[in-house]
Amino acid sequence: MLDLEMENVAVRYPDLPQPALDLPRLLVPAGSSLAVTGPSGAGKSTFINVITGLERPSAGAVRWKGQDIARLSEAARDRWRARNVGLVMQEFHLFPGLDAMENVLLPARFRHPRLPAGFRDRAAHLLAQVGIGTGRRGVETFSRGEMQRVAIARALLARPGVIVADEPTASLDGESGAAVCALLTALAGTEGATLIVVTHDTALSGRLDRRIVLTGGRCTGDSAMEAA
Ligand SMILES: Nc1ncnc2c1ncn2[C@@H]1O[C@H](COP(=O)(O)OP(=O)(O)OP(=O)(O)O)[C@@H](O)[C@H]1O
Repeated sequence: MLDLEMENVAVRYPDLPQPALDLPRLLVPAGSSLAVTGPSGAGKSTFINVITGLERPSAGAVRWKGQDIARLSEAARDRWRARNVGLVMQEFHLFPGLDAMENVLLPARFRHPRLPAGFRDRAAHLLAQVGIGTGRRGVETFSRGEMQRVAIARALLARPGVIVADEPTASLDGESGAAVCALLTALAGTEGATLIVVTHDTALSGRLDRRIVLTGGRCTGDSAMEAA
């Protein structure tokens, strides 16, 4: 389980008069869930890039369980991300021609020349939890909702302490989107992972513990403050 503490985080770009992200303080307790919303250009992708170590902020600290990933080199951030973050994106990035099981195992195969014992069982367990069979059918024949469920199982394989999802229901119809919402929150709960989701989907954000709104890089709304 990982808690997040952001302190005086700013991301500035040379051509941008104001910071793309400007967060004096944000605490996300381990095992809790946070929805991030806001209009286009508000800084949501920048926020995801910074908390997953894809991008280093211009200033400030991004501490996960006390470790400031903003101080790590790019290679160290990549290693940290591979160990700790399960990423679920709007596009599923599945490998056509491979079945669901092989897609779930693929990132682990890149990391481990020989697949560690237990990975196959864990993949089968996760696929069962997301309601996908372990047949040989290539994922390119799956519906979009099924593809996203495979992507969720893949994100969870390495038991990440945090699941970060970027618009995970954006390209799904209402019913598939609702199923994916339910799965993400249920699995984060059973796995004890912190869940951070960028979403415009009010059905999804409504299921999470807390909602913040970004506008012009700043936090302009926070359900935790409204409740206090
Ligand atoms: N590499 C960059 N160089 C200059 N400006 C950038 C760069 N990346 C992002 N920005 C700017 O930073 C601001 C925040 O961008 P960001 O992509 O985080 O917004 P967003 O909320 O994810 O938007 P959307 O919902 O449209 O994806 C925008 O004004 C964007 O143009």
